[in-house]
Amino acid sequence: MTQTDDAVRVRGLVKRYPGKVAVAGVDLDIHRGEVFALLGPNGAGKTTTTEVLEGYRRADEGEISVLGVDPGKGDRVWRSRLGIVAQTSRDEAELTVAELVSHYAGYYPAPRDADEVIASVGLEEKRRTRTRKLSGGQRRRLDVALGVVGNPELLFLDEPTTGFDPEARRQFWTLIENLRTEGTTVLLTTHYLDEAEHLADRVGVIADGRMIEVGTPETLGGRGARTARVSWLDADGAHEVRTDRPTAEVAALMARFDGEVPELEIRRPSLEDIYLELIASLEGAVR
Ligand SMILES: Nc1ncnc2c1ncn2[C@@H]1O[C@H](COP(=O)(O)OP(=O)(O)OP(=O)(O)O)[C@@H](O)[C@H]1O
Repeated sequence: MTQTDDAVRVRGLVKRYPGKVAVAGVDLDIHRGEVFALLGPNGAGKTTTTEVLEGYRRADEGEISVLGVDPGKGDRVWRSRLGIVAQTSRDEAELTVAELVSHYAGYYPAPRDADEVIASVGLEEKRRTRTRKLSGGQRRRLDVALGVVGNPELLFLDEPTTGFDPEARRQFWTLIENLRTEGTTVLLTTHYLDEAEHLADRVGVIADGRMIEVGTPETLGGRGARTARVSWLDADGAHEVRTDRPTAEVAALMARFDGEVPELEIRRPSLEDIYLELIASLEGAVR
């Protein structure tokens, strides 16, 4: 395989389960230092792809390099360079949060400070709590702490914020932004489009085991070129126009209303709008 600077390089990944092709020839490059979000409907093949990259499942076909190594042949040193937050939690119910994070730190050659990691996921007050007594969202925060305590070069996050309250999600975003600033590469799967939009340098949409499109959150599905919608209210009711020149439209409205325009809004399609359109167009094509 050719050497690349990319943290992940995948060509033609195929993974079959009995009676099911879960991943049907995926190509994927993740550059060093970027946050890449994998999006797609339930059952699209995101977790399977991630698990192959982690060395947890074997590919049936394809060329795969993760930090320069074929995951099927990764050794302990290679694994210590990865951080993994899987979809399901591990179960060490009798240890406290602090004990478990310190215990995990011990597996890695250059771990982060356990207390700092606990603080970064907002679990300081639960340091002495046994993990079986944590709420679902707190347990998920602990999973994230266990994934980052080893100071990984490449971090896999499979639906990391499921069950988080809004404040915890923001705190998690800050944690990921800080990791990114430090140069950590991140592969994130999520169903929260706002999360992908906020965190990801690039997103990939996977459906039915195939990579449908890869782009930045700003340009996916031609998003950058989409027209804006300007809406307002007057005595006749609500109005909306689609335009490529929303500033001119607003200027005209200001002149017409002689100042403040009632209920003025300018909207462009969100990443979620674009994503749903992409998925719907695929479903239309299958029918
Ligand atoms: N161990 C398994 N044995 C058989 N089929 C499996 C297994 N794991 C996953 N599959 C099937 O492979 C397909 C891809 O599953 P995968 O978990 O990779 O999807 P996903 O995109 O991560 O979905 P979700 O968003 O629901 O987590 C699905 O159709 C699923 O039913």
